[in-house]
Amino acid sequence: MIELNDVRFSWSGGEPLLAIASLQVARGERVFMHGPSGSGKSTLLGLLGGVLEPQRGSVRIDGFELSAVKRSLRDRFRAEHIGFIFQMFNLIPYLSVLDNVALPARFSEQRRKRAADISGSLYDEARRLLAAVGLDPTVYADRQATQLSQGQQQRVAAARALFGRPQLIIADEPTSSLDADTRERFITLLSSECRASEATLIFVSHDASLRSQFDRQIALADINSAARLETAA
Ligand SMILES: Nc1ncnc2c1ncn2[C@@H]1O[C@H](COP(=O)(O)OP(=O)(O)OP(=O)(O)O)[C@@H](O)[C@H]1O
Repeated sequence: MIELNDVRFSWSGGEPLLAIASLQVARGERVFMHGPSGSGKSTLLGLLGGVLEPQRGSVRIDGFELSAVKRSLRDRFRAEHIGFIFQMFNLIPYLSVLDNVALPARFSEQRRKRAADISGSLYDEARRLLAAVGLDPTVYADRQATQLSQGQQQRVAAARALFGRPQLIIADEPTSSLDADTRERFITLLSSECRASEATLIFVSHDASLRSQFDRQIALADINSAARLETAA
């Protein structure tokens, strides 16, 4: 599902941040990725999601060469195939909670169809996902996203990422604002949704207690030789 070859990335004018000779993640695999703050985890997720472009190398998602196409095509590909839970949630403040969850339907025909197939209608699927992340739709569906607490907004962002069952879910610290109980339910939901659609999950977190719930752990330092080059220099 994910194949990186000889990828190099640095922020403009800076030292190389990422140098990844090879990374492969299978379809349906659930990966826990960790590393110290500032080591480049979010940057790597940006490359996987086509938000960022490497200066060198190849980023291939489900056979599609993301790194070889222009930004508009990468954006289109992301909308169709990737559910992204950003660290800062990125909810649309003037839309209701329900419209935020169903937002992928506006940009992706495939996700719109799949969501309707699962629950009968787009809003029924958005309500199902809200309930699944522990937000009662009869209470929260019509509220504005910004009227929710940080933890509640994080769960809305997760429901949106799962909407229409994309093939790849990328989650950047998705449990940082959740209490222990909600965190457990959240991981269970992510796993069951991924299994239902054979989706691949890349989950970045500092919370080591979650590691055992994933198929594989990756320490960024083990795949990133830029960090070793910098230490050696
Ligand atoms: N938009 C940007 N422009 C320039 N430099 C950036 C930008 N975003 C991140 N960086 C730099 O890239 C490095 C890695 O940042 P990144 O956010 O990828 O790390 P991280 O491992 O996800 O950290 P954390 O665990 O704290 O979220 C940092 O030195 C950061 O300052």
